[in-house]
Amino acid sequence: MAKATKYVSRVPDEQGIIDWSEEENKVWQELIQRQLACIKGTACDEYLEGLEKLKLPTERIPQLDEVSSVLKKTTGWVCEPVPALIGFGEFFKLLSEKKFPVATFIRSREEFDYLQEPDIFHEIFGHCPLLTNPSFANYTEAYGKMGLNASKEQRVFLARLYWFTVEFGLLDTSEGLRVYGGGIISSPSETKYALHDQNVERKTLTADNILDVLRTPYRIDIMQPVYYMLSKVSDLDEIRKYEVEDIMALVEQAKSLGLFEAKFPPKESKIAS
Ligand SMILES: C[C@H](O)[C@H](O)[C@H]1CNc2nc(N)[nH]c(=O)c2N1
Ligand SMILES: N[C@@H](Cc1ccccc1)C(=O)O
Ligand SMILES: [Fe+2]
Repeated sequence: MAKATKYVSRVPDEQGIIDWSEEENKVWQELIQRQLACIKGTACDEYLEGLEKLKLPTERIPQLDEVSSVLKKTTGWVCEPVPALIGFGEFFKLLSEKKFPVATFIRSREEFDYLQEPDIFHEIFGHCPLLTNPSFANYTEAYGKMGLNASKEQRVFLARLYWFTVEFGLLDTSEGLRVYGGGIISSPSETKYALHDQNVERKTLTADNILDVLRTPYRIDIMQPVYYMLSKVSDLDEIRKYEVEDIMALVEQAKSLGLFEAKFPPKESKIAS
């Protein structure tokens, strides 16, 4: 079931169609035009290749089936409409079945540059291009299977692995820093910040330091103070090759070693202090 969200998600009709309003289509149009203008030299080549294949409409929100038909043909994935952020159980199950959760609402103008929860622009523009890439798609599916039988506590650790790759991953390429994390690509402000901010910590991720990722705390409601960098998207193959029990052994190790110190202020409590 969906977590509390202030957005009202749209329910697809029996043909899977969502009748978006003119204003919602306009927000998509402005978001995609803004991001298309700044992804050259920021999004990685693997993302740009996937974006090409998707041929996303620029003047309206695409219907999920339009995106699913391209994903189905390339890596066998489909988009699965969900109301908003979903629980871990449903999340891992969907990924393990090559169904990508797509929240069926779009951000308001007030949150145009950055919003604290995944909307349809984030899911489709941010993630779907790379779901046409076999390494990224296989890694995401294996990730889903990894979490299927994990305990709630283990899933909190696994969430960090997803967070610092699929959501907020960077590439340290020979042409310079590039983005592959969907959470960066869908946010006009975080795209700039992740690549150019001087105070951001950018750490190298290899198959040998997954333990570090599992110990790195994060908040979902702020731009990230720490990012992890691969050198290319197919580096994900090295991480995918881990057996579930090996990843779980790393989770246990991370648990006993404890988390790294957080690089962000504690979330101010909702109750006035
Ligand atoms: C690990 C991941 O970031 C997080 O736990 C899950 C939870 N639920 C989600 N729900 C939706 N709709 N989309 C997501 O990306 C996620 N991410
Ligand atoms: N911050 C992202 C959306 C997002 C929220 C939370 C998790 C992942 C992505 C954006 O503005 O596009
Ligand atoms: Fe996401």
